[in-house]
Amino acid sequence: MDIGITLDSTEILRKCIAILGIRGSGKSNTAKVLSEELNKEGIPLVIIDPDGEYSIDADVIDNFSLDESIPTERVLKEGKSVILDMNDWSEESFKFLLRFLNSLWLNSKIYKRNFFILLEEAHEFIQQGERNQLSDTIVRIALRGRKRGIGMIIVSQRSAKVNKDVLTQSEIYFLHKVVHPVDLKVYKEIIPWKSKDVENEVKKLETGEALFYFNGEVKKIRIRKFEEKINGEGQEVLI
Ligand SMILES: Nc1ncnc2c1ncn2[C@@H]1O[C@H](COP(=O)(O)OP(=O)(O)OP(=O)(O)O)[C@@H](O)[C@H]1O
Repeated sequence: MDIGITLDSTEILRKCIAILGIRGSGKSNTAKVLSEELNKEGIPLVIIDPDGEYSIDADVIDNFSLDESIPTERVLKEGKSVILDMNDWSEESFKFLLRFLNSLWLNSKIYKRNFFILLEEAHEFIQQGERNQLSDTIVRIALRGRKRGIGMIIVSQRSAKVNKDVLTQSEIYFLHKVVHPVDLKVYKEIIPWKSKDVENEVKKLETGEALFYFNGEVKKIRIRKFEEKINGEGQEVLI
């Protein structure tokens, strides 16, 4: 797949991928390009989208009284991507998310289809030092999903606030620009470079650029720009 650099999708399946950076550094663009390419290769995604901003080809859930077995089957049986539009951050949307993730977890054992769960604003769901039923479920899937075909893509502007276990277990990182010392500290723990070099390189990153860390190698890359589709083209709302 081509995201600005060439990636072999078979190498990233079932892995945990972290996309980090400040507001406007290009994280969502990276996540969208990656999702679009995975989708094209027939690898479905479950996108948890707090801002309703993903315009990739997928079924959309915005009705939280929906039976969770419907989107579960769409993903695991039919290989279709699903976007959960958390737009209003309502209690119902969180309850639905928990039911849906549990259903995906249980059924992934049966279907064993490779798919990804993409978590935008991950620090809101799996905050370091805070636990609840939903965060426990997400952390379990991130840490133990591999055997069931599940990969996780976590996107966050608050690197230091994301659950450390998940972050350190990630195997692939897209590290966009950060400026705050606590976030830089996280980058320094991830990248096997001298602290000063990390700081200098990260400072220079422009929108859309990232340090890509995979298989022990760090590369500065530029991700291509995602072409937004107009008005829900290719999307169908699940009822
Ligand atoms: N690789 C890129 N090439 C060209 N433009 C880009 C690229 N990445 C991002 N941009 C542009 O920069 C702006 C910010 O990008 P994006 O929304 O992805 O940032 P972000 O880090 O996710 O910010 P936020 O946290 O506010 O969502 C957008 O207008 C986007 O189109």
